[in-house]
Amino acid sequence: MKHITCIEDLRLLHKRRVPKAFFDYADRGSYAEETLRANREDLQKIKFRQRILVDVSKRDLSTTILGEPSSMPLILAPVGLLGMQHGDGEIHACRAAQAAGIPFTQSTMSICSIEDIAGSVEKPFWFQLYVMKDRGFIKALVERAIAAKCTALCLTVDLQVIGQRHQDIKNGMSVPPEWTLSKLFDFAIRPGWVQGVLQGKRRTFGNIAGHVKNTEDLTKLSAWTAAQFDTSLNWKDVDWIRSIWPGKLIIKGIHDIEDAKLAVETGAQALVVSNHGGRQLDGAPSSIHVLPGIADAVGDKIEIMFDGGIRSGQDVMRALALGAKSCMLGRAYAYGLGAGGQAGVAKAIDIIRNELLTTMGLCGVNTVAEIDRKVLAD
Ligand SMILES: Cc1cc2nc3c(=O)[nH]c(=O)nc-3n(C[C@H](O)[C@H](O)[C@H](O)COP(=O)(O)O)c2cc1C
Ligand SMILES: CCCCC(=O)C(=O)O
Repeated sequence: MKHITCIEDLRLLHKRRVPKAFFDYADRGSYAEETLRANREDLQKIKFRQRILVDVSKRDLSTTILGEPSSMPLILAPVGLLGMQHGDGEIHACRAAQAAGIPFTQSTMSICSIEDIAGSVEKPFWFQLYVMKDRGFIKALVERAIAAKCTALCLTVDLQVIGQRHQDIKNGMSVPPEWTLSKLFDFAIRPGWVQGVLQGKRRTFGNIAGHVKNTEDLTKLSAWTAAQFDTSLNWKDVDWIRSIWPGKLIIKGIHDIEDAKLAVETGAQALVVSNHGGRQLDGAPSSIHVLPGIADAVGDKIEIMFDGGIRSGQDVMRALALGAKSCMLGRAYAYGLGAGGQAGVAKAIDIIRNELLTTMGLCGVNTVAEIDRKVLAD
């Protein structure tokens, strides 16, 4: 990892090491990928004010996230199928986050189960929930998160209808996977990846498999899961989740000021300004475009988290300047995981940490609390 200097290096290594279908699943977005591109392009348009001769010898990244101390304003976002980027990927990512002193969020769509992770890491983690049609299953899943001592529930609300990812269809990305000669070849030339995944605890959705009868039957599991996304989901369901989850609640997938105000009314502790990394509503504005309006409207009533296109410490600084209290990393750490397991995720976090520290120094800022619109050029 010595010559890896930026997240793009990890991305290229991930692309080399992991079969194309899984790399593309992580890397690509929905439809024409306009929102995926806008997330990156709009961040890059934001320029900093260079300030000089300020004593920046005592820069400090520490902050609080949901009232708990965190070494920096970063969170690992829920990312599905991490265990297909690297064997036991969820455990590797969670360990890297905990070693760095930041929260890890486990996706409902994980390969390792909640219990697999809880039994393999030192500290509590967060759990992300998709509310599926089978409410009995969801209640049981929430109870499992409580039993595993998860410290926050991240309720994702922007996937009741699934945005089509063209590349996943072209790659036959389904459970069970579509087997073609080229796919077999693609796997065969990556024996390290194959061995890692085969040695992992599981090879399908760990949180769901136990619930579906005939768990060995991937076709049934896949059909059940696909049919379970609930288009009828609405704010009453959030109230129901509030009633069965006693801990801290984060609503993820807010992109509109009116929705942000409704999220405040649920009593949730935080919201994530997010368009699901350009994987859902293509044609939506970038997350960074909508962040200032949402932060101005509700930033004093609820903790604002941000994601979408963060690939550097500079990007974190931009989001904090426009009103986020912390940022979730999605692809940035998934690339690290594909590139090199726990060490790769640690590298991704470290790259972003160092970039943020340097950017703060060159903008004449010493603490995270000082970062506001004043660090941006007009
Ligand atoms: C491969 C992949 C899988 C994802 N799976 C989930 C998921 O299971 N649950 C969820 O709430 N968000 C999921 N997301 C969205 C991320 O949590 C996050 O919102 C997004 O990745 C942020 O954009 P970025 O990747 O540009 O940082 C996923 C994102 C990616 C890239
Ligand atoms: C059906 C998709 C579940 C995982 C996810 O949220 C994503 O791939 O973006």
